[in-house]
Amino acid sequence: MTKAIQTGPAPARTEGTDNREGGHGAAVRVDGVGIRFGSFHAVDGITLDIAAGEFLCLLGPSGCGKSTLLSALAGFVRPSEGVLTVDGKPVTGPDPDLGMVFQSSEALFDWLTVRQNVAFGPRMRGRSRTEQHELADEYLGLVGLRHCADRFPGQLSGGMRQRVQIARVLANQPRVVLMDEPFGALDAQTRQVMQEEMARIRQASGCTVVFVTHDIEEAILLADRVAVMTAGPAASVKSVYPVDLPRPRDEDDPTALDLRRSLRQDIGEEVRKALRDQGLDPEETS
Ligand SMILES: Nc1ncnc2c1ncn2[C@@H]1O[C@H](COP(=O)(O)OP(=O)(O)OP(=O)(O)O)[C@@H](O)[C@H]1O
Repeated sequence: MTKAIQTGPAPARTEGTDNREGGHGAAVRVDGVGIRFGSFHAVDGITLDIAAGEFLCLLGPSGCGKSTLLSALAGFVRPSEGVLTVDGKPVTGPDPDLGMVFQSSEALFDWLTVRQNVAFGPRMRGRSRTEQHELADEYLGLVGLRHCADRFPGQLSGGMRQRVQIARVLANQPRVVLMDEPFGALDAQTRQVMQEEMARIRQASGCTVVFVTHDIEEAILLADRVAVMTAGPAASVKSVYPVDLPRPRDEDDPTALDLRRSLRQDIGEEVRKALRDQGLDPEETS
């Protein structure tokens, strides 16, 4: 079985696994982070080092605190304990260096064209009209949607809208992209295409990516490392697995099969624990 490694510094990236072209990402450190909502202790003692340009997937049972941790990284939620840093600088609130992609593409502005949506961040940051236009075209090109620049979001499919959302975040040229189940609402075929596209987009942008998913296959396809969280409350990081597979990834590679088994077992244990904590005996209910 694939062995989990500790949550400390990411291992040095070898030539075989580092496919970045951009080299634009920042290192992220999560150091002893705990988050409480009133008396409810959502996550506790989370420590993770994410290397510049790394793609880290967060997996865990439903409700364990994946989105909460991501929101803290984005500066939307302040940790009750511990500290989060990006290239050594504490995260104290939302920052253009930190881009967030949500599951729902409702985050787009329906009254603006696709190009205006993507140019929105550069416009807010005072970039000239020409720069706004160039950046929008560059990132729409990256997600394969330059031909849709003059349409409105309502005229696009769900997968296309999600690509626009990714382009809009990347047009801010963030150093860290935080993605909260970005393909969770898509149908299976579109989801597969988007996962393949994501691997390419990430390679071209060079950003550090922290990607929340429920989907073990998605994590194996995309991640450099996969962190598994325990069931909440007071969830922490249970284990971290390196994904030592060349890209593009082959889901039938024996290493992938082995990793899938280890992840299923780890997450299965946590889901059963969560069910027991809710008074549901998984042995009885199965
Ligand atoms: N603003 C809040 N106030 C109170 N409790 C909250 C708040 N946000 C999240 N929680 C609680 O914190 C826990 C973690 O929630 P979170 O959404 O982070 O889990 P998750 O792992 O992302 O879940 P899922 O996989 O189902 O999306 C849950 O018990 C949730 O009810």
